[in-house]
Amino acid sequence: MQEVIQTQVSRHHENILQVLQSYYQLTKPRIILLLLITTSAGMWLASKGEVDPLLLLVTLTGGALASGSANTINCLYDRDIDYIMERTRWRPIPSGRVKPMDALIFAIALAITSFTLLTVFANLLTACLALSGIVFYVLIYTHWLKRHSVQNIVIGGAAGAIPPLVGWAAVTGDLSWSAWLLFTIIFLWTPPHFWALAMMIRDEYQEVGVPMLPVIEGDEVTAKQIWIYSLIMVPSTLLLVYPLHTSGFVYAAIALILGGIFLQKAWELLQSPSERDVARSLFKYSIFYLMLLCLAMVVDSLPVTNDMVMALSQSLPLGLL
Ligand code: HEM
Ligand SMILES: CC(C)=CCC/C(C)=C/CC/C(C)=C/COP(=O)(O)OP(=O)(O)O
Repeated sequence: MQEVIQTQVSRHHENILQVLQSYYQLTKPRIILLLLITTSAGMWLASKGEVDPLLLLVTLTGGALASGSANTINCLYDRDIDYIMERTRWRPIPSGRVKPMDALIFAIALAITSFTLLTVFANLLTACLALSGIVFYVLIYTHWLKRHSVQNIVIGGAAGAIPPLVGWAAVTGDLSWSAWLLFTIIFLWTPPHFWALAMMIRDEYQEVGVPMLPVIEGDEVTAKQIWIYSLIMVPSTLLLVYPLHTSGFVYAAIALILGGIFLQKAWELLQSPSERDVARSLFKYSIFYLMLLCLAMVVDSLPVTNDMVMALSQSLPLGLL
């Protein structure tokens, strides 16, 4: 008897765990992680390397809840095509693990919690920016553009560029040129990031009628567009150093190296647009790139880095640094 009860209790726990896992998957957690890294970069730059830990915690939590809400509504809206595509068939809604209505309630709850948290513990601008991220991603990208325009992710990508603005606004209560530059960098990064992936899975998008660039214009045009965006993005990352003077030597060196590798991969793709492996390599690198670029911004902004660069420059005869 006791054994039967124990088995039932452990099954019950397993079920709860599976339900929680399904809701967690709806939020697309791995994408949220990178969005939060860009938010953190905004916060560190805005506070010149001295972030209030409590504000960091609140802002990242609010940002994660907002992104989770946006991603959940995207999963809900796209459940028809997600069911057809191999890559997305096992997501919680198409596979029947979460009911559409429950997902909607979950997304609304996340959005309300995020807005409240950010308004109370950060400021209204921060809360409104996060909310505008959800609205833009859901209405402009998912509803309006994704299935209707070949420029879907260029314009829609603006939603993904909002998180650093959220971070900046949480610290200063307003937005500066540097904040808008962070927005621009991610805006320019998105087409190479996404089109490289879309080149790998073009057939799946074609099957469900989503007009991604490689489907409509083919690999050569897409590789050329990726090259152009990369060529504008990499130099734009250096504007943080000059003329904005928000970041310094350490960031400049890292941004140059990382940017050089980005351009090399985009160039390789331009040379062999139909090579899936080259596209895959650029896609994977794009994620690594943005992560490290943001990390470089954070490290560069720390007072200890500043002290080290100063000490080093004084010990060099020409004062090169
Ligand atoms: C409109 C803009 C964007 C589009 C259309 C897009 C599209 C995608 C797609 C389709 C995937 C594959 C996901 C999967 O296999 O389930 C992906 C992966 C990823 N994206 Fe994006 N993305 C966009 C912007 C962003 C932004 C702004 C970020 C973060 C700053 C980001 C971070 C990531 C990460 C980290 C992954 C890898 C996730 C994993 O490991 O499963 N993306 N993206
Ligand atoms: C401030 C704030 C809340 C911003 C929200 C920004 C946000 C959630 C960006 C996500 C970008 C993304 C993963 C797009 C993929 O969508 P897709 O539908 O093309 O991907 P799929 O085919 O994998 O579903």
